[in-house]
Amino acid sequence: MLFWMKRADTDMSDIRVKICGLKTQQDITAAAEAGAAYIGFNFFPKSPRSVTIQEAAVLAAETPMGLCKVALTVNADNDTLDAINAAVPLDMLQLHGQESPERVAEVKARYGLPVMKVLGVSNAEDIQRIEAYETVADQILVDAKAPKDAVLPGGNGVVFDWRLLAQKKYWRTPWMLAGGLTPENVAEAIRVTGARQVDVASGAERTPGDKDPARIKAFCMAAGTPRR
Ligand SMILES: O=C(O)c1ccccc1N[C@@H]1O[C@H](COP(=O)(O)O)[C@@H](O)[C@H]1O
Repeated sequence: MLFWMKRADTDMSDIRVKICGLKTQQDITAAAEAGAAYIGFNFFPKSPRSVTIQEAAVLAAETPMGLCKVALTVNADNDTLDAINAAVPLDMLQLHGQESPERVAEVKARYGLPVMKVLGVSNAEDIQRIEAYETVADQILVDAKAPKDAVLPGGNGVVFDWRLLAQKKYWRTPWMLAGGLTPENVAEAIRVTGARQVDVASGAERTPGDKDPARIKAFCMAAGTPRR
């Protein structure tokens, strides 16, 4: 069995960044120039970052080679996923709802794409819940749990106690850290958690849904992304 161990001496020279909720060609150019490894298209209609399938198809077609194009969905049914996959050339599916391990396996088999399962964390039991997904998902995205009254299950700019991740010594699958990350706190988040991959949505914006190229660049620099 292969385990991903935490590294105490986190080397920030090869951190991989995901910029999530991109809506324009300018956003994609900014992410590519800043050295992001992943970009996320958000298909959750209630989000200020959401794009239609047609918009995402155009954006994906114009995305530079080498950037991993991720589709973010929330408890999407097969019809919705079929429509997205038929129109948008994707590299990965991000499941940001209450999808069970069985549903993760089903989605992975149906589309033949790597699946990143998101798990919300606010306490120690949430960390233990991750294990059930490690053998079915290709990646785990650890996000802050949404506040009770939140409209969105993610993208709320909420930070969780990064020290909770200290109890998880071994990972069976690659993982990424999210939840309220910003250019100002991402270096500390990496130091505390040992994350090798980080994801940002609201922290790289001027206002909800309006990405700021300067903040995208500052985030990637602070995370230690290799320059392109
Ligand atoms: O960004 C959204 O609007 C969103 C909506 C529904 C589900 C997930 C969403 N975003 C994801 O949540 C993380 C954390 O966001 P933030 O950085 O705290 O704003 C983000 O990276 C997206 O993957």
